[in-house]
Amino acid sequence: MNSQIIPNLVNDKGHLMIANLDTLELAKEFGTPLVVYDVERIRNQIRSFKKVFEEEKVNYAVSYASKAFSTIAMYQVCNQEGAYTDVVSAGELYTALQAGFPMERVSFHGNNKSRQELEMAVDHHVGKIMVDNFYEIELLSQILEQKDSHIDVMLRITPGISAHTHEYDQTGQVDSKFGFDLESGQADQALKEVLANPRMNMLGLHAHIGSQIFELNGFQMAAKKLMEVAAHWRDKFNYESRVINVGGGFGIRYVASDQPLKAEDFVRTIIQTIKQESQKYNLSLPKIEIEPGRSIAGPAGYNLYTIGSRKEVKGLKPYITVDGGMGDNIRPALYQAEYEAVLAKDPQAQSIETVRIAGKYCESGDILISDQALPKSEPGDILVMLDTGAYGYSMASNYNRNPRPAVVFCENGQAKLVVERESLTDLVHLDRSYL
Ligand SMILES: Cc1ncc(COP(=O)(O)O)c(C=O)c1O
Ligand SMILES: N[C@@H](CCCC[NH3+])C(=O)O
Repeated sequence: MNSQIIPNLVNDKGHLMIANLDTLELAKEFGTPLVVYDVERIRNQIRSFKKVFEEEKVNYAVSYASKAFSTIAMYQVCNQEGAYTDVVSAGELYTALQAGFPMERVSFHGNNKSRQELEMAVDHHVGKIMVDNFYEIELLSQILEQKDSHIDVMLRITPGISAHTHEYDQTGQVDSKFGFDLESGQADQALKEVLANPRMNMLGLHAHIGSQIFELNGFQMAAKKLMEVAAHWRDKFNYESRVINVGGGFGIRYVASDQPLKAEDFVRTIIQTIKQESQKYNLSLPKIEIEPGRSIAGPAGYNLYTIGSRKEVKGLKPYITVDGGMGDNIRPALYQAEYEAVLAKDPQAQSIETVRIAGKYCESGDILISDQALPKSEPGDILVMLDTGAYGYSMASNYNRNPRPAVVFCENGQAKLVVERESLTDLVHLDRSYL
């Protein structure tokens, strides 16, 4: 039995429930593969983050990193909860706009924002641009000039911290494609350029060290580094940062061996570190911002699949194949990410075997779970993969021309379709005949 499946998540028929809804019924109503969110879990995580800031009595923003899962419904829930959001493309910005998300609470990130993207951000008066490189300063400066406009900016620095996580999920090390380097003086030069530009209003500093991080230490180091740079800028340039943004990256539990701190505990330590450092450097306490993505969306999401074929391999774990795979969740193939799954009809049933859960894509690497204890299963059973809410649907593709799944939001006993399943006609929608 999966350690997360506690008895009150099972109904009187013994079926797994999500937000008090029977997962077998959800699969029947909406089909599989299906992405299901327990909306209350999204709300509760945002509220837990906000509570820490309020207890610590600091000015703050919880800015949902929407790359983890960017849909109209998700921005609407974040907006209802008073969160901010960060976007990294015109597509995410457009989705937030369609959701009616207040633009003043949007930050625009990215290490190669295009002219069109920056123009769109300026036209819609996004809250701030997280400036990443010198090319962007130049581009933004031209756009502001042309549009006779002004905008708030923050500078993203590379703090020189290598977080303990998958190599692809590290972003704060010196050799990173993101942000201004400190040692070589890039960050100082960027500050000079921004301060010299009357159309850019410099708010402060940002750093993000990576994703799915479990150690507190990396976040403490990042917070200290940001405050050290803030003190240096005050001393050298007479500039005081009003906002310090420490990014996201709080690790979540995917499998039993993952033992992360609660995401809000990471945040409390970050706040306390910034408080200490502001005293140490005699800086006034800045507004503190965080950008959690995975910790808000991940544990709230589930992928439902239908089991199909089975293949035995002598002396090895059998393959049990489901009707989805790397097209709706590339994380196992890309990062060797681990997940747990249960059978919807009886998540508490005794396991009888250890299997490999394979996807249906034409890639040997399309294995969703390489080591899953499972009760007896048969074709047609619904398999529920847990904690799939972050970077699953958002990284989905049409590989092998498989349509992307539908997404359903569940809350208060209601299941609402928030993203339709792609149809076969959707798949050829942009194709044009050659002959
Ligand atoms: C700048 C920035 N902020 C926030 C995040 C969100 O990270 P996570 O989903 O791990 O919380 C990311 C992704 O790693 C990011 O690049
Ligand atoms: N897509 C990554 C996280 C990337 C975070 C963005 N910098 C993952 O699934 O782990």
